Amino acid sequence: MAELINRPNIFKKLREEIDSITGVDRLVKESDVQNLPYLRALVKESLRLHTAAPMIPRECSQDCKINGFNVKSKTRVLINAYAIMRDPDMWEDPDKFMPERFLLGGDDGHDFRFLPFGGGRRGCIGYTHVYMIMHTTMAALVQCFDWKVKDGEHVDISVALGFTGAMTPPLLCYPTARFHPF
Ligand code: HEM
Repeated sequence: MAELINRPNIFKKLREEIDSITGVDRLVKESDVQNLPYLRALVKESLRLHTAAPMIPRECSQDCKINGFNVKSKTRVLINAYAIMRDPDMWEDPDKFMPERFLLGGDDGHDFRFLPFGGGRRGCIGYTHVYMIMHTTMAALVQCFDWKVKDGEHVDISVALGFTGAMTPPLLCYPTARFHPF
């Protein structure tokens, strides 16, 4: 929501996509999501830049070599998913919020550069549920309300210290109803 409040053009584009599918007299629903590619791309871009789990822990099951370093069996390692998802060698304009980058498909996690849910055998088992909730919630918030922040037009999106990737100042924003589906 913070990215959308800061970027009225992207907000408008998403709302236009939703309106084009739902029309003006019904609430967006889960079965619409398959016809909302920009919404799906936007949710992925949010998860890339604002991952809830920036560090993923692992324990080496055997001696191995990582980037030339010898790592002993049973060593605990932290995978910096935050850094991988902002790595300029892997992403064009990595710090830019650009949902379009996901419109071409791919990035289903198998290439290990898009890691909001980790990956491999211990990857998050809840991710399809998360996508379902995020798609429908985000779509409804954009379809039904205009959003404003209290002081000025811009939200500070800097990440706080800690293991959850939360925003430094929590987001405080105000909705104005634009559409009453009930
Ligand atoms: C935005 C929400 C969520 C995020 C960002 C998230 C992220 C993650 C991450 C990064 C991991 C570690 C993956 C790895 O080690 O490679 C994980 C593991 C896990 N997640 Fe989620 N998760 C979310 C929601 C959920 C939900 C809703 C469920 C259950 C319904 C769930 C169930 C699990 C379980 C069981 C594991 C451990 C898997 C294992 O160790 O084999 N998660 N999640």
